Amino acid sequence: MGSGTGDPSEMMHDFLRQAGGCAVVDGGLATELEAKGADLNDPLWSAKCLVDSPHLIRKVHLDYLEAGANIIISSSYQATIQGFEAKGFSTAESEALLSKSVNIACEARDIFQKCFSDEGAGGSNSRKRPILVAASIGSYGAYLADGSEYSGEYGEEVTMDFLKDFHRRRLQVLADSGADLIAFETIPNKLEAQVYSELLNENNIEIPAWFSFNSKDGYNVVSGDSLVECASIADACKHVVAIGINCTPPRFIHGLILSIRKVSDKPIVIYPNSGEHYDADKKEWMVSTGVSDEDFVSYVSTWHKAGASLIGGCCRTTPRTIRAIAQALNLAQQVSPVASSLS
Ligand SMILES: C[S+](C)CC[C@H](N)C(=O)O
Ligand SMILES: N[C@@H](CCS)C(=O)O
Ligand SMILES: [Zn+2]
Repeated sequence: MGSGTGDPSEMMHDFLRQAGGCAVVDGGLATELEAKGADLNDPLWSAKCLVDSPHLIRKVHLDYLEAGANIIISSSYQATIQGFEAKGFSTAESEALLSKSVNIACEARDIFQKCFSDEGAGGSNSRKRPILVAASIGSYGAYLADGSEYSGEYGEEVTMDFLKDFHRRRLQVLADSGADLIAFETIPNKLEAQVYSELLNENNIEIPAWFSFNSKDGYNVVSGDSLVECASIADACKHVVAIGINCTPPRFIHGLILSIRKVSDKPIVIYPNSGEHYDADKKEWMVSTGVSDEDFVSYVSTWHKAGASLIGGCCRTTPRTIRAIAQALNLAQQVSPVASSLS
């Protein structure tokens, strides 16, 4: 799917139409890399695998495609030029590692389309399943590697200009990498949403983007800033083709979708985590504090009816979760062929 110079929102509407009204986003990447044996206890977190085990990243993308995903998100969530330079890479090498994250995802899509496109959870639909590669941009808090993307508290010295300088070149490299869209993920505060919006405008980024926030109370984003205000910033940015929530417990999602709908008609993207608790000090998930795959999937039709048209999972969700979501959406689409959020 090319970027083109047309109206960015057209691209997303066309894609959703081709997908049958609703699309499946992939599941947790970092946590699935860990499940496959990767040690992510490192400031680069999942981006460490770009350096030492790219084959694992490709395998996780392929597993999500086989499970029925229409959108796979690259391994650049915690890949930053600053983070790579701190490990001794040159600027050019760091930029190449960013592009590599998108190349691996594109490669996985090519392999899948050549070898497996008749299979997968989508049944006969999977033969013509449209697949997008989204280049992930995690927040400044993700780069800090201390769980700050779950607090959004950066301190007063972290100003708008500071954050713009932090993200500018990374955004440009990922926008030029061959990805279909940019996924700004786990956005913890209003300031960073404003920064992304201004960077998209100032740098005339040609591929579309989505803004996805996270919440720990079901009303506000994690910093305490109003979700409605954050979603309004995304709504006002012409480059943004979908607005949503990720890495947030499933029980909060329904109310958050309704809040976004109050201020935007753009497609809504939802990819909650498993609901388990993350201990940022120990860098560990508290297992068994979340919901089962079955419970997660029981929410899917409610989210779809409330207006979400892109649905997947974030941390600690797995290909099993995504397969079940694909099946649930397939059923929902048989009942209602055109998603209610497509206007
Ligand atoms: C979404 S949280 C689990 C991300 C983890 C964090 N950025 C880290 O580096 O450990
Ligand atoms: N796309 C990232 C988001 C982390 S919150 C991942 O799945 O690892
Ligand atoms: Zn997550």
